[in-house]
Parts: sequence; structure tokens; C-alpha cells
Amino acid sequence: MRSSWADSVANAESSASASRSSYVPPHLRNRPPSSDPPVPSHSSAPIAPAARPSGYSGGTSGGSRWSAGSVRDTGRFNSGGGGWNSRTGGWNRGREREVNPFANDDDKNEAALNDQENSGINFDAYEDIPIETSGDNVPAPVNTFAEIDLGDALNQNIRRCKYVKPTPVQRHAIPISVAGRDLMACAQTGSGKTAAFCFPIISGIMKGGHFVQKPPGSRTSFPLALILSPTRELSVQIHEEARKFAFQTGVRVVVAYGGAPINLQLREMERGVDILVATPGRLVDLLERARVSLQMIRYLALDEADRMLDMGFEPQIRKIVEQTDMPQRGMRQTMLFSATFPREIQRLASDFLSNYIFLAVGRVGSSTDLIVQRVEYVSDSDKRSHLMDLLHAQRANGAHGKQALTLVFVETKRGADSLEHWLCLNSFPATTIHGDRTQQEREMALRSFKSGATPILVATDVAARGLDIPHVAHVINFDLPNDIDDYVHRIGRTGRAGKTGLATAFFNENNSSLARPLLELMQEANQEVPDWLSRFAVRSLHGGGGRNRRSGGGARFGGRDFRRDGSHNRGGGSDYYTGAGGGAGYGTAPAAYGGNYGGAGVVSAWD
Ligand SMILES: Nc1ncnc2c1ncn2[C@@H]1O[C@H](COP(=O)(O)OP(=O)(O)OP(=O)(O)O)[C@@H](O)[C@H]1O
Repeated sequence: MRSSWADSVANAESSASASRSSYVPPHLRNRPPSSDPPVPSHSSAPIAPAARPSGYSGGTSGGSRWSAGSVRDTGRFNSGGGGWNSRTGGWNRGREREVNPFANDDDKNEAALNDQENSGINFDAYEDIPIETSGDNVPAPVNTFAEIDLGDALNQNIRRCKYVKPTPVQRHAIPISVAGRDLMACAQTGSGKTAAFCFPIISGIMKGGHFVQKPPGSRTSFPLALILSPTRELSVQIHEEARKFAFQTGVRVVVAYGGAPINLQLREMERGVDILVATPGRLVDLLERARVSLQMIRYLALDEADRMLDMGFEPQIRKIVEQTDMPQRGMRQTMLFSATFPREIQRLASDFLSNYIFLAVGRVGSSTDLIVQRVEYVSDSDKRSHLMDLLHAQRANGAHGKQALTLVFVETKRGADSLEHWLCLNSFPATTIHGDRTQQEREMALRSFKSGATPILVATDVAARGLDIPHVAHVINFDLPNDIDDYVHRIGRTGRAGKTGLATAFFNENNSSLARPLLELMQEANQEVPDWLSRFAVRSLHGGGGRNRRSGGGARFGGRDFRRDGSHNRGGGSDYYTGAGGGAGYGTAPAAYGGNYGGAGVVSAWD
């Protein structure tokens, strides 16, 4: 497990001195020392520097400071000699030892072996999931990892991770990406999307031999792949996973995110970076300091892509993708992944993609039926005592402690602190994660929760997406979100990788607008819907409420590629599915979309 940056600071001196003696600059790692400037290999790459359109790198003198450092280096790259593409043995061929990312997993692996943690994934739960693909010449799915030539080292890591066979999204997405195609993929929470975008990237870099490193003397790094995610914790998690997948492949993965000392991250990057995992804010900072150039990017992955392209992030992402030296679409491979993909976001996302394949595993925006969903009518003033009842019942059932973590979502940061305080006063050890806490506190809270030391985590939406925390048995929506897709992500912190989970929501009049989408979502997942919720849904419909965007819609399997809707390139009109299953009233006003992000006192911890 990754330690917090505070730990890193504490360890920095010792590790720095330990590594100093054995440090080999990246550009010298796998070949005899030479004075030749480095030249990247483009042998099988989809992009050649010469083919890059002019102008996008801002390559004029006095141009954008974003690319100032890299423009100079472009010339150096292009003018150098060859011999740089023969790095196959990875870290161990150099003098620097690669830290074994599985080392801390030894105990966990033992336990996993016993309870068959990963190999015991309940694949039957996924077998009858409907799958939709659209686009030109969609590569055929595979049934086993062995059917795809991912490379020996990566295959070995897949075995180390105890992934016996690919999940449905992996079966479809990996062959598509390995074939070099752009992809917009939507698959349920906890269904293995991280590996679905990491494997093709790692394998592609290994096969291409494109181990570009920065030219000697340059302080600018030139990653080949960029993985962006909306939160610091998710970036850390993707980095941890990717490091496992990339172990001994020669592919080096580095993470950069806000709230942590940038110098440590810069130092890591200076040691070489093939895959950069980052939050957008920190990446912009690195670009502005000219410490990273995106001109060698051949793989771009956006995790939680719909969040990355919503109102809060879209300008930053556009800046990163369209106004830096990153190769244009078609010249790089772009992969977008999420469990939810509203149609209007699909439309925005298509700006970043070229001749892409759309993949939906399950209905777009649906929740998995591995999660038992309960909704209870609780007035605001009763919420605390109701929560207490639930927690007491859990404790009485012995369902508390290390094997059963409870994640409680609230609306505001202040609300999170106050609920945590109250829980602790009532002898329920709790901690919080939200945007007003320092990054060190956030990481400590997450560690304490994961370890079971503090089995209740009170969180704002900063913990809603992507976090893969084993043993979260219960997600409680103490305050429901305004948006049904946020609900889908929140409850998706349980019921992951084939395991079952429980989600309880406290509903009252203040959540009326969510009644209808919630009811539909629950019906679709074969959940028991209380009569009173149906009445709320009907009332909200007649009263003009229930206006809540849906990711898909449709009676049986309505999640689909927006391109299939004949109206997709018509200007104006509703951007929202109405759904064959009686989705009338879902066409929310554009102003409402994303309106719950970043509002005063609401969610502000997005990085
Ligand atoms: N083929 C596999 N076999 C067994 N376990 C797997 C496999 N693929 C992924 N997993 C495990 O499943 C869990 C969920 O994976 P992951 O976090 O990638 O889900 P996700 O689809 O990205 O979820 P979210 O939508 O919440 O971000 C992880 O613990 C991961 O290690």
C-alpha cells in the first residue's frame, strides 16, 4: 500500500540517500553510456512527430508558456540518432532496483488465497449482462487473457493479481484498445475498468519499445501515456494498480496530484515516466512549469470521464488536451471510461475521440444488482437517530469491524465533520474525508478506514467515485445527492468485483426531484421499491419535478451510443434521453446539469 506523502517526506531522506548511490539516470538505464541525444522509437506508434499538425505545440518563439520547454526539446528529439528503442528488460536491467509493488500484498495475498479474493470473483453475476458495441469494425471480444498477446511480463502480473479471467468490460475493451481504436466505455461500478485501460497501455508501450525519456540535462519529462482522474485518492489508487500491472515490464508509472509536495513528484518524474497518472490541477501546474511535455503522448485515458468533462472540469481538460503540445485526436489513442455517461457528455467527449467504438456493459448509468438497495423515509431531524439505529443493529449482528466497513455520504463538509464528531461521541469510531481536510488528513482517514481501525467513514462526494475499498459492506446516503448518476457512483463503493453489498438511502421531501430516477434505477436492478417512493415519483412528475438527467433510459437495455440517436448532431433540442420505459420528465434543463458540483458548501474537493 502507498504511504501518505507525510510518510514519504519522513522517509525521503533515507530513501534518497539509499537510492543515490545506485541511481542511474533514465536515459542511461538500458544502454551503454553514450553522448547521443535520445530519440524515441515510433516503430509501431500511431503517431510520428513529423506527422503532427503544426501549431498545436505552440511551437513559435514566445508562444504559450505551456509548451515552451518542450518545443525546444522537440527539435532535439527529431535530430538525434537511433538506438533508443531497445529497452526491453525494464528496471532490473538498469542499476536502479524497482520496488516490488506486490511486496505489501504478501499478507493480503495469503488471505486472498484462502478466501479466494480475486480468483473467487463471482463472474456468474456478470454473465447475463447485456453488452452493446457500436462503431466501425469492432474487434471481437475475448474470453481469456491468454487470447490477447499482452506480453509475458504483464501476463505474469495479471497472475500475481489473481485475475483468472477477464471481466466483461475487459473482455470487450482490451481487444478494442489493443487494436489501437479510440473507445468510450461504460460499465458498472466495480467491474474492472482500471485494468481495462491499463493493460492495453502497458502492453502497447512494452511492444512499441517507446521508452522515451527526457533528454540529458532537460528537466522536462515526456510521458507516453496520460491517465487523468478527478480526485487525488483515485489517482493514487490507479497509480498503485498500474504499478502492479507494470511491474518488471520496464514501464515506469508516476503519479502527480494536488495537496502533496510537488518536489517529491518532480523527483519521481525526473527518474523517468512512461505513464503519468494525474489530477488535472496538478498536471496544469506541471505544464506551466514546463516540467512535463505532452508531445509524446500516444495514450490518453480519462477515468470517470463523464465527471472529467462536466462543468467543473471540462475547461481544464480541454486546455490539457487541446491547447498543449499533446498530439491531436487520431494521432493519439484516447480511451474514456465511466459507469455513467450522460448523453450530453457523450457529445462533448466525442470532440476528443476519433472514429471511436462505443461500449456499454449493462445499461449506461445502471447500478449492479449485486447491491441491495434500500430507501427509507427519514426526515432531516430524525436522520441521526435513524443512523444510530442502523449502526446499533449492525453491531448487534456482528456486522461491524474489519470485515464490514460503513461509508456514510453527506452533502457538506461541515456536515461531515459534525456527524463524525457526533458518531465518535456515541462510541462509533468514525473519520471523515472531504475537501477541507489536508491531503495528509485525507490519506490518513482513508488508511484508517481501509484497515478497519475506523470502520465508519463519513464522506462528501470526493469519495464517491472510483475508490476500491475492500470490505465496504454498507453505503449509507445520509444526504442523497441531487443527481442520480452520483447516487450510482456512491453506492458503487460496495458490491464490487462480484461481491454483494448493501446501500441504504435516507429520503424525504427535499429529495423529491430524485424520486423518479431513483425508482427507475431500483426497478431496473430488481430492487424492492416502497409504495411511498412511487407516490413521490408520480407527484414529482405531475408537479414538473423529477427533472434529473439520466445516463441512458429505455425499458430493457436503453444505454446506448448517442450517435445512434438520429438527432445527435441536430442543434438545440433536448440533450436527454426520455427512455422507452416512460422516461418523460427527465429532460432536465441544461442549467440543472452539474448544478450540484462546486456549489457553496457542497462538493468542493474535486482536484
Ligand atoms: N479480471 C479480474 N478478476 C478478478 N478481479 C478483478 C478483475 N479485474 C478487476 N478486478 C478487481 O475488481 C475490483 C474493481 O475493479 P476497478 O476498481 O477497476 O472497478 P471499476 O470498474 O473501475 O469501478 P468504478 O466504476 O467504481 O471506478 C478491483 O479490486 C480489482 O482488483
